This record gives sequence, C-alpha cells and structure tokens, in this order.
Amino acid sequence: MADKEDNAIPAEHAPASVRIRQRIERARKRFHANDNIADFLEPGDLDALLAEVEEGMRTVLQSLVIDIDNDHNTRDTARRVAKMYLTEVFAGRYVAPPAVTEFPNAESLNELMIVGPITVRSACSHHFCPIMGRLWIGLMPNEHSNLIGLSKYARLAEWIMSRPQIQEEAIAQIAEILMSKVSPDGLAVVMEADHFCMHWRGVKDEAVMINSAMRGSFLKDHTLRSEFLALLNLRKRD
Ligand SMILES: Nc1nc2c(ncn2[C@@H]2O[C@H](COP(=O)(O)OP(=O)(O)OP(=O)(O)O)[C@@H](O)[C@H]2O)c(=O)[nH]1
Repeated sequence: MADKEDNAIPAEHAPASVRIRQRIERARKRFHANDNIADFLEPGDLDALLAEVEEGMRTVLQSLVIDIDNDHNTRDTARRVAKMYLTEVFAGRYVAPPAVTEFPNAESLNELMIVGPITVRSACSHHFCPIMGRLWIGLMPNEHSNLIGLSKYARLAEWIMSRPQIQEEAIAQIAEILMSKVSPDGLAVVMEADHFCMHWRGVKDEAVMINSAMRGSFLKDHTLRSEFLALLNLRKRD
C-alpha cells in the first residue's frame, strides 16, 4: 500500500488556504472565523486566496443553477464576492492591527471619558448576514494608562468587526484589545446592533441586541457604571 506521504500534495502546489492552514496548525494557533491570521500570511498569499475563493464562489453560483456564463449581472459576481470578503468586509482576519500611537498620561488624568457612538459593521458567523450597529467606549484612565488618538477607537473596532462575528465575542475582543493598548483603570464597552439574519430572513423580527463588557473599576464602582450608562444615547424605542 502506498505510503500516505506519497499521495500528499507537495507544499508548493497546495492551495494557498491549505498552506496557510498548515502554518497556523504548526504554530498551534486558532483560526476561527473571528480570529486574525495576518501573522501566517506570506507575500502573494492574499492574491492566491482571492483566486481560490473566486473559484469556490463560482462553484456555489453554479450549484445555485445560475447561468454565470450568459447572465451579464452575475458573470463577475464570484470575483466581486471574493474581493469583498478578503479585502473589505472580512479584511480584519487578514491584515495586521492598525498602528496606534500610545501617549503617556502625563497629566495623570483620571476622569471618565466616553467615545461614541462609533458605527460598527460586521456579519454573523452563522449566516454571513450583515450586523450593523453602534458602539460606545467608556474609559477611566489612571497614571499608568496610555492615551490613544480618538480615531484609533474606531479603527480598532473596525479591525475586530470586519470578521465573521457573534456580538458577544466581538465585544469581548474589543475590550481585550483596548485593555492591552490603553491599560485603563476601568473600561466599559456597550454595543447595540441590528442582525440582518433576524430582520431579512428567519424570524423576520426587528429586535436589536444590546450587550456590554465591563472591566476594572466599571465592575467594582456602581456609581461610575451608572454615570457611564446614563450618558449613553441608546436608541429611543417607539
Ligand atoms: N448569540 C448570538 N446569536 C446570533 C448572533 N447573530 C446571529 N445569531 C443567531 O444565530 C442563530 C443561528 O441559529 P440556527 O438554529 O443554527 O440557524 P437557523 O435554523 O437558520 O436559525 P433561525 O435564524 O432561527 O432561522 C440564530 O438564532 C441567529 O439569530 C449573535 O451575534 N449572537
């Protein structure tokens, strides 16, 4: 019987996704839908993935019995979808985190600061349907904290959200990266989002999901937490 190794595709001929997956597995890292895998990409990999996803999407469209050879509207859809996934809506899986300059808290500021609402866009891991929402970030710095530019909150959130997500994990990832960049005394994150897997299909309900992640002094200090929540302008319901 032929040795299993004999049938293995030589690494250089394996599809890009297989080569990348092997690197990740060798490093014993995770590659769930909402994980960033930029560290495992080599030059040229993204273009190779684009061609591979396009080919896969072409097969999906053919399986949906769409005449992609003669339908002028869907002729380039496979390429468009591949590009949209890899370079736009799921780019946060494939690119390194945005550069964030951290400034020392030279004046030892220790007053509540709130940023928001930041618009967030994602897609649910379950159906790949859009998630559109708003995010508020509350920070209580201390003398050891870093201060980061205001725009960086939106850039970091976008990096996390442009992956297939579920809202509960997305907010935890946002809290984790902010804790590591800012080292605040306390951090509060609130997200309110529409899930189109509920609006457009399935149960067809307009309900929104609101969730929060509290860290440090926001967990211990009820007054601080109440002050933060009172200052948010959450959607007014009819
Ligand atoms: N907890 C959580 N659920 C989500 C999120 N986004 C989408 N969902 C839900 O994921 C679930 C997937 O459910 P399944 O039962 O596996 O799939 P389904 O049969 O298509 O479900 P229906 O949507 O009820 O038709 C649905 O209830 C979605 O509403 C999210 O961010 N968090």
